[in-house]
Amino acid sequence: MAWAVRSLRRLQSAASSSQAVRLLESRSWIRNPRKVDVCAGQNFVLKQYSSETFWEVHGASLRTLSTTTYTTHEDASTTHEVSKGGSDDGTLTLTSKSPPRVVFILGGPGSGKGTQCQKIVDKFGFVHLSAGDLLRAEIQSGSQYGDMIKNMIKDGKIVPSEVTVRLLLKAMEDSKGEKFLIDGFPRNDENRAVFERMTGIIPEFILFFDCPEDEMERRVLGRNQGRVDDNKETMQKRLKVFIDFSVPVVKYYESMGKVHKVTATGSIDDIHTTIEPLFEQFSEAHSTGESQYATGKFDTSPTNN
Ligand SMILES: Nc1ncnc2c1ncn2[C@@H]1O[C@H](COP(=O)(O)OP(=O)(O)O)[C@@H](O)[C@H]1O
Ligand SMILES: O=c1ccn([C@@H]2O[C@H](COP(=O)(O)OP(=O)(O)O)[C@@H](O)[C@H]2O)c(=O)[nH]1
Repeated sequence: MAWAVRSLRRLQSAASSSQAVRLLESRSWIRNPRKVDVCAGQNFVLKQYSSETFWEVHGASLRTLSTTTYTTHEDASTTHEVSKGGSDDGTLTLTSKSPPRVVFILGGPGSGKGTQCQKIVDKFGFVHLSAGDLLRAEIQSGSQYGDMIKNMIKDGKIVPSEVTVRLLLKAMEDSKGEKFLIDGFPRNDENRAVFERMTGIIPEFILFFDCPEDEMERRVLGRNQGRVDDNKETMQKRLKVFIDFSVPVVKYYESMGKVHKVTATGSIDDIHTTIEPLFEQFSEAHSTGESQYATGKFDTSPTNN
């Protein structure tokens, strides 16, 4: 934790001298709140390198003076200028929520991802987020992206990453959950990279449902949920997209030793029995506070503005 102490000292000296601090790499989660004493009327600049981080700024009488967004390097960054109002000195506390834990559920169309997620949710209290369901809800909401998403789903194509990741992040925030099953995402390498860049989250592990194509097709064509993509023609396209783009994502995580491959052809209950121990282990590790999280760098330094 040496870096944290160093950062805090810098934050304090910045607060007392140049009246401003800059937060770097703030897309990473911070585990512990930082506190810094402030003098009345002091201004702070809190710089966020992603619009999707979960910063919270607390402090007696803190007022947001302005929020501006601009681009530095490839990242959108947001500056919040806050000032402590009133005449009393006080404490500025920077906190972030504790990082959520994420398990990606991957597998071809009809491999049983949603079915198994439901059983895990019932038993282990995860929040289940199906990327496909979120996209379908976005179409229903009358969003500006509705037609584009609908056409892409009908054609079995992968919706642009920014759209899907924003929906996932919003759902994560809205749910207030702490552990998530993200089902049917990431579907290609860009999905994976954008999610990591926007959240700083590395998944705990990946559950991959391995299912023969003819079985997946049989299940999808028998699913009967009125989906525009559950037909023979779109299914062929989805299978090709799965092999060309999604399987490489599984391989990527395999190279990191994060994939648990499950044969998806048994009965629903048998498959659940196979995967249950993974979530039992996860729950035990979680209760003792262990995590495979990669938290990124967090630093603070004085700024002249
Ligand atoms: N192990 C299984 N054996 C037979 N049918 C299954 C099995 N798992 C799921 N199904 C059925 O197959 C269809 C597709 O399952 P679903 O969970 O929606 O797949 P995915 O989310 O991977 O697209 C559903 O109708 C579901 O009831
Ligand atoms: O991250 C995602 C998830 C889904 N989709 C689109 O939504 C469709 C349906 O996905 P879903 O996961 O609901 O279906 P499944 O593959 O489980 O049958 C996909 O074919 C894609 O067109 C997407 O573009 N990005």
